Amino acid sequence: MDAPETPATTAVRDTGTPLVHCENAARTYGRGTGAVVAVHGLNCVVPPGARIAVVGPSGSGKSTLLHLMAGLDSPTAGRVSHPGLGVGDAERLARHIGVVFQGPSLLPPLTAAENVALPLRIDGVPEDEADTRARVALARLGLEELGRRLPDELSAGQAQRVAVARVLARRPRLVLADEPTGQLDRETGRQVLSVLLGAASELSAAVLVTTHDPRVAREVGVRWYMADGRLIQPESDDGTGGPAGPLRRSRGGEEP
Ligand SMILES: Nc1ncnc2c1ncn2[C@@H]1O[C@H](COP(=O)(O)OP(=O)(O)OP(=O)(O)O)[C@@H](O)[C@H]1O
Repeated sequence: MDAPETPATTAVRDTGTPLVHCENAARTYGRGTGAVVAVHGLNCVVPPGARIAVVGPSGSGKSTLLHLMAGLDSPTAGRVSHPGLGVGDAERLARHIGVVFQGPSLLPPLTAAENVALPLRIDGVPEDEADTRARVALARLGLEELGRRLPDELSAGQAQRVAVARVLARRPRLVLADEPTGQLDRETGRQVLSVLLGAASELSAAVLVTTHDPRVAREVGVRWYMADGRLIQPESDDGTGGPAGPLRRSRGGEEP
């Protein structure tokens, strides 16, 4: 039996400690004959600085896994913990984990800069500092000229980059992106992914992206595969993977 963990009091000292640790984590929706097992007992870790693509067809459980990792949902069996973040409550967890969704979900009456600054203001960051951090985040995403525009004055790709800036302005240690390019054409999606990866790298933030697009997955880095709620990982020999699921796949293997 492992020693009990005390995430609420664990300082972020050991940079090798996983940001996310899934131990036999499962999620079943519904009950009885209508129950759907979206994710079967998964074991995996996300180390600091990792760049992981979770690839799989529609309905394979990618979003469910991402929501469990983000703390937006709870496993119905097993455990998901965040030992490397040193936090024990959802509010503080949200400051360390940024989530990018498929659509940008910007608030229509606020400018791009105000959208980016808003979560900082809610976090209690003083207005001047929040505005400066929003400007820096927008510049990091190549949007310095567009801060005063309203969301409906932005293209889909620009709006998604604002959504990425909004996440990165909080300086998360982990960015979880759920099909972040799913609503964009290929070239725009490639640009958004590229600036997301570049900006996260500048902040030394780990990135985990779900996608059904093998091209997006190759761009991200290490590939994990999901099928029918089960995770198929490469052998863990470089510190970017973790204990593998029931099936193993050699490194560098091509998509199924
Ligand atoms: N709220 C829910 N209630 C019932 N079943 C759900 C719910 N959310 C997801 N599911 C089911 O769980 C399974 C996994 O869904 P999930 O959205 O995690 O897959 P996905 O790989 O992200 O799919 P997509 O690529 O289409 O977003 C699917 O069978 C789905 O129908």
